Formats: sequence, structure tokens, C-alpha cells
Amino acid sequence: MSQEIRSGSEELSAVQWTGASLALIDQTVLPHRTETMDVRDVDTLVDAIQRLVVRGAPAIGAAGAYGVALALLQGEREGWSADEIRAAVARVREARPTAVNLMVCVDRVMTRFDEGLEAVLEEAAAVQREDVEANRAMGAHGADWLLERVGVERPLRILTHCNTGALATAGWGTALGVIRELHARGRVEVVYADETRPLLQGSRLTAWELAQEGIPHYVQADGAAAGTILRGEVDAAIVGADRIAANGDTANKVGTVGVALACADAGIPFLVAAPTTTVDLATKTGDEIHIELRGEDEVLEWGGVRTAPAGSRGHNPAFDVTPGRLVTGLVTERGVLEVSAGQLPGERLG
Ligand SMILES: CSC[C@H]1O[C@H](OP(=O)(O)O)[C@H](O)[C@@H]1O
Repeated sequence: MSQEIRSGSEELSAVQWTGASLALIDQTVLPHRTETMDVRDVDTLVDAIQRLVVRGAPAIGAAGAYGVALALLQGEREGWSADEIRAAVARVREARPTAVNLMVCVDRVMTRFDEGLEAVLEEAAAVQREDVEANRAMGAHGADWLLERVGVERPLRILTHCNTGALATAGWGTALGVIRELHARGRVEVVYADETRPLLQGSRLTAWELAQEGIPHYVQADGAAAGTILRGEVDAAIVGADRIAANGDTANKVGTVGVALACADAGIPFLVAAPTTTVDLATKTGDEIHIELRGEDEVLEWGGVRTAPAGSRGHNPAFDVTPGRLVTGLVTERGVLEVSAGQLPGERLG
């Protein structure tokens, strides 16, 4: 099903309940095609999460939340027992291992499971609504912090990695939400968007969102990020997160830790923007975070064309872990924690 996708402001939402199905913006075909996928069963939803049709920690959390409703409706159609429905929900919950939002949001909606479909839908809608509210609050906190610390003389030059916009959330965005807030205040000179190999979330999705908003930007190779930072061309970097440990270690798209190391060496802020639903206090350090290893072909080919020699293997971790000591600030809807200065999530958000 293809429909006009509104973009800009928070109307854009990667995940939309239609009343009987889940409409997902198909992020695998952006920016060249804007299409939505109408999902009516659990296996299609699991596949959509695993192929990154829907992606981004809060967005897959919202999709997982509505996945409970899909399992109930499919169970009704196919005569499943309650245990069979619960097993289907578990498949959604386990569709990708790193972003804690998926587990947190499914578990939250499952607390209403015995009350039936309406209660499940009510809770899933609350998950989606609260994520947008959190993102807007995060945008303001992050913009305030950056303008107080960095942007007093002139608009800012910001670097970001992967996609953390409305496409990655229930609306508005996390790190890109901060950038949008800064832009709304007239305080963005330029954004450097890392292309984010191998799936190019930066060049395909972040650039699309920035263009829709009229925010000046460059797309750059991931390998350019450190040099851009060390040459003094960036005032701050801000990225998203998929899981934040109690000590502030943060799992995010592969390539993030290199950005953080360059920021530390250059002495500029490295910010992580994420809702508290991404903070996993049960995970004590980043060593405990399960990093998703994706298929070798994603790094060995592009657009179906093999780029590496026939005998080459592909090493494809989807995320890396940035130590909390490199995180200048963790921006959440509750404010900014200066992690590298000792303000740890486990102590401040517990
Ligand atoms: C707003 S969370 C976005 C977060 O999720 C992305 O991963 P993926 O595209 O594989 O879902 C990336 O780590 C982003 O920072």
C-alpha cells in the first residue's frame, strides 16, 4: 500500500495503527520511494523489524507494542490459544536483540494482555504518545544544554551518525529531534550526517529528513567523521542509542565509538540523546549488551551488486559500545546527565 507520507514536524511517524493493522513506512526504499507496508500478522511484523522496514530503538518499541494487538487479532482469526498468542508475542519481542525498547514496550503492553484488545491498544497508544512527548522534551533539553555550553556566538555545526529522526521513533526524533529544535531556534549552521554503512541510514534517511526540514547538511563517509571533527569543523556531535547501561556505556550504530573518541580528542561535546525507555538499569555495563551481528552480504554488496571478491567474508556488527567516560551528556526527557563527569544513569535515573 502506498500513501503520501507527510514529513517534517512530528506528524511523520514510522508506525501507525490503522484500526486493524500496522502501517509501517518502508524505510528500505527511502529516499527514492515513499511506501508504507500494511502489516496484519506477527511473522510479517518480525520480518519487517529484522529487515529494518521499521527501525530505530523507539520505533521498533512502538511497533512491538502494537505487535501484541496484531497477535491477539491473528490469534482470533486463526483460533490460537492464549499460550500460542503469547508465543507469537515472544517472537516479536526477540526480533532484534540490542534495542531494549522492543522488550520494554512489549512487556509494558503485555501487562494489559488479560484485559483484552482494547486495553492492549490503549497501552500501545500510550507508548507511542509518550515517546513523542519524550522526544520533544529531549529536544528542548539538548538544545538548551548545547546553546549554554557551545553555541553562544554563532549557529552550531553538528555531526550525527545513523538516523535518529521521526523515522526512528514514534515522532520528532531523539538526536535529530535536538537538531530540529536547534534549527527551529535558528541555531544550526550545518549538519554533517555520516552515511552510516552498510545500510546507509544516514545518507538515505537522515539526509531525507534534514532535506524535508530545510536544514543545511552534508552527507559524509563514515571514515570522514574523525577528520572532520579533528580539523575543528564540528562544534558537537549528537547521536542516538539502542541500549544504555547503568554505568552510562551506550550501544549505538556501529561507527559511533569512533565519533566519540574523536570528540574526546578534539575536546568537543559528544552527546547521546535517548528516552529513558532506552536506559536499561538491569544491564550494569556495556560488556553485557548483546550486539546484533547481521548478515555478511550487507557489507559484501550494495544494491545486489557484490563489491568484495568472491572469497571475502563479511564482519557485520550492527552496533558498537561507547564507554560512559566518553559520553559528555546523556540527553533524556528528564534533562541532561553529564555522564563523563560522573552523573551515571544507574544513580540518577534509578
Ligand atoms: C532513535 S534510536 C536510533 C538508533 O537505532 C539505529 O539502529 P538501526 O537503524 O539498526 O535500528 C541506530 O543505532 C540509531 O542510533
